[in-house]
Amino acid sequence: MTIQALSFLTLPSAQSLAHSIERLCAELSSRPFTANRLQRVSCDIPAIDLLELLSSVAIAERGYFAHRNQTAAVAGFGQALELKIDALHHGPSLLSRAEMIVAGTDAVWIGGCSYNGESGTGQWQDFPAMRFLLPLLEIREDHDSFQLALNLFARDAEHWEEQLQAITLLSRSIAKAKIKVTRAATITRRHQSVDRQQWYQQVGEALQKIGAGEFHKVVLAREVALQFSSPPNIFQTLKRWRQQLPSSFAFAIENRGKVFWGCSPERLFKRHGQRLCTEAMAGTVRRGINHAEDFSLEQQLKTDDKLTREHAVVADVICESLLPLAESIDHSQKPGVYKLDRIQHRYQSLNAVLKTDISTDQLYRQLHPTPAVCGHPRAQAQAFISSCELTQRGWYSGCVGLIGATQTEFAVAIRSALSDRNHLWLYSGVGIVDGSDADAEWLELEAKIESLLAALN
Ligand SMILES: C=C(O[C@@H]1C=C(C(=O)O)C=C[C@H]1O)C(=O)O
Repeated sequence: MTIQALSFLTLPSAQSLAHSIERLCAELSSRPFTANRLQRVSCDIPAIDLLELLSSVAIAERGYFAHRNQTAAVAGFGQALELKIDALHHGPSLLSRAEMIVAGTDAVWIGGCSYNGESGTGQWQDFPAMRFLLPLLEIREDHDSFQLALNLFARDAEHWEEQLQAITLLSRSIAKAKIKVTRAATITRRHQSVDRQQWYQQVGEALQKIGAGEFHKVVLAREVALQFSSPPNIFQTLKRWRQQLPSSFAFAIENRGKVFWGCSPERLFKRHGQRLCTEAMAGTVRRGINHAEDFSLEQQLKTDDKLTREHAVVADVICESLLPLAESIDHSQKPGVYKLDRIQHRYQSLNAVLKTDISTDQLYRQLHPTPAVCGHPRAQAQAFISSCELTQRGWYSGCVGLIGATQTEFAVAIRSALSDRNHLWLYSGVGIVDGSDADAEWLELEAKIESLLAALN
């Protein structure tokens, strides 16, 4: 699909939002300037469609993260402050720094991290190992209430004025925001990083190494590159995709004109003080064409030896990784089934109480990448992935999320795509364990990508 704007409809509440921004901006301007400290003002606003707003206001870097519960989401515009590192080993405490900057406020950072802890090249150029933005303008949806907040974080008086000016420009653009009504068009080119023959070879090699005891599980991914005759409207597509996948996180992170976005069902972790919620999601079957078939596939997910082993590796390794960090771990919840539009996963929620001195950076490094996106043992699986995958993962299978003073939540950045004007790169991966069948895994790769293709159409 390409986006050709046919007509424009007024975005309800945009005018009123612009007035609220002006009012808060005047309040900030009247405050004395303070260097390198967050200044934040907020107020309640009428309901607004966040994804339509993001789609119609393209003058600043945009960010979006919606929780899995469908009741809470955050949209960010512009940047009050950016924190980033080019390689994970260069900046081990970025997450703690981010938490400190927003301490005592309810501001949140929106951003994410790459899969391998390194910066990207090629289409992933400008996507560093880790990057979080404190937006200049933040709109938060929580159940039926909406809140607008402005954040300023300036090095000096001149920078303070620049930030106020940027907010004024945003407010003018929002006042004129219109819903784009678009028409679908065709994909002009499709190229996949791995064809079926190469896939057989990759899976064959992985199974050989599993047989030789080099590793127990490895996750292999594939990229599909699409070209359109004009740039797809990412935020409207994400809105449709989110409707298809109501129990998934939805996210979009803009970075120098490119947008990394997706609808991931999987949580890396949610941390609230010492309380930690994480999960093992692995083992996949398709959805049935009717209730009876769906139920029978669900039973397969619950009992099949290969699928339960594939899941158990993930659950066991997550619990082991948490051992040195946790006062207690609760894995008593029995594995269940997580249903999506085309597939269903084996799923188990895992909760822990962290020791008091554990930083979010420590937690992140201990958990990511889990065997759900990498394999086990981690080092051997990672080495195999980098020697055999014919694509750069970039932020796919990294993480995306929100960092707040008291709560941080990251989704595993799967079911995702990178867009750059009329180019789109889609990613999907599958876990390979003893007993995996290359054809079945190929179909699973396709099913994961088809979900996004359906939203594009
Ligand atoms: C790696 C991906 O998904 C992971 C792999 C799964 C599997 O192989 O069964 C299931 C859920 C995810 O943890 C992906 O969708 O790209």
